[in-house]
Amino acid sequence: MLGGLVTSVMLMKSDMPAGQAAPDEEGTPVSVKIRERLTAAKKRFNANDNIAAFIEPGELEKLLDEVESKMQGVLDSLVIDTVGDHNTQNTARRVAKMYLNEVFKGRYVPGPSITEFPNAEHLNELIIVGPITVRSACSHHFCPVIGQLWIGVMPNEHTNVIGLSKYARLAEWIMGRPQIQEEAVVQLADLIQQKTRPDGLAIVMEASHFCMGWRGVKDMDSKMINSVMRGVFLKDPNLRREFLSLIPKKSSS
Ligand SMILES: Nc1nc2c(ncn2[C@@H]2O[C@H](COP(=O)(O)OP(=O)(O)OP(=O)(O)O)[C@@H](O)[C@H]2O)c(=O)[nH]1
Repeated sequence: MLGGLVTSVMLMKSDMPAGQAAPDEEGTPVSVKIRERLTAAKKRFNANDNIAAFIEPGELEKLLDEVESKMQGVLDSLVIDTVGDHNTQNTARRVAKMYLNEVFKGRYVPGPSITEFPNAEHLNELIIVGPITVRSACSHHFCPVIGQLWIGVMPNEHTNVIGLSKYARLAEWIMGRPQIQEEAVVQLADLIQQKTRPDGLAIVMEASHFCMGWRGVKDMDSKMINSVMRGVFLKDPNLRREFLSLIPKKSSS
């Protein structure tokens, strides 16, 4: 199966039929090589997994060429004249760049570097960060998911203190993948927990799903709100209430 693919793509890029993967010098599409590494390491590569560790230097550029070429095939199959129509001449390249370098970047690049400071003053008061703007896309239709989230951290003396901006950077990295909201908040909670090791962690996310507004059921107003409560936020209803009461009223903003 693979052999057939390899021999059929030994062409110059300009000679390639639309929609065919851009091969490397040995004729193997770079996505195939990356997938083989992931499979050999028994690593999952779901839409919302980060695969940066399996991409070698220079391969992201090759992946861009490959996605462009496949995207051109999609445009051809949609019967869009990308030669005569001046608006779509570079659309395949633009979409490839948008996926790999922008909206799904959180799959392909390593996580942001986070400076951790010791909790020298033994702070143990509630910290709330938010609203952090969420930009993602649903795994089902690749339609935008736009919203906000709030993070509550109850530190203890062993908790590492991280810079305020880093919560937004971590959120951007997690949300920059095709996601479903329920899994996105759990991934973010796991990451913040691992970075800060707090006594408690709370996340509330509210988002509009364009797959419900732009298409499908065409409901423009409904939003999804979900939360993750861990540690003391789970055990202490007063703390949970305090956190929820300090979050500005959602949806009205
Ligand atoms: N649970 C959950 N569902 C989501 C999320 N984002 C989108 N969805 C839903 O995923 C579902 C995909 O359903 P399918 O029935 O496979 O797709 P479809 O036939 O296009 O469905 P419709 O959207 O109802 O037209 C839809 O109901 C979406 O509203 C999310 O973050 N969480």
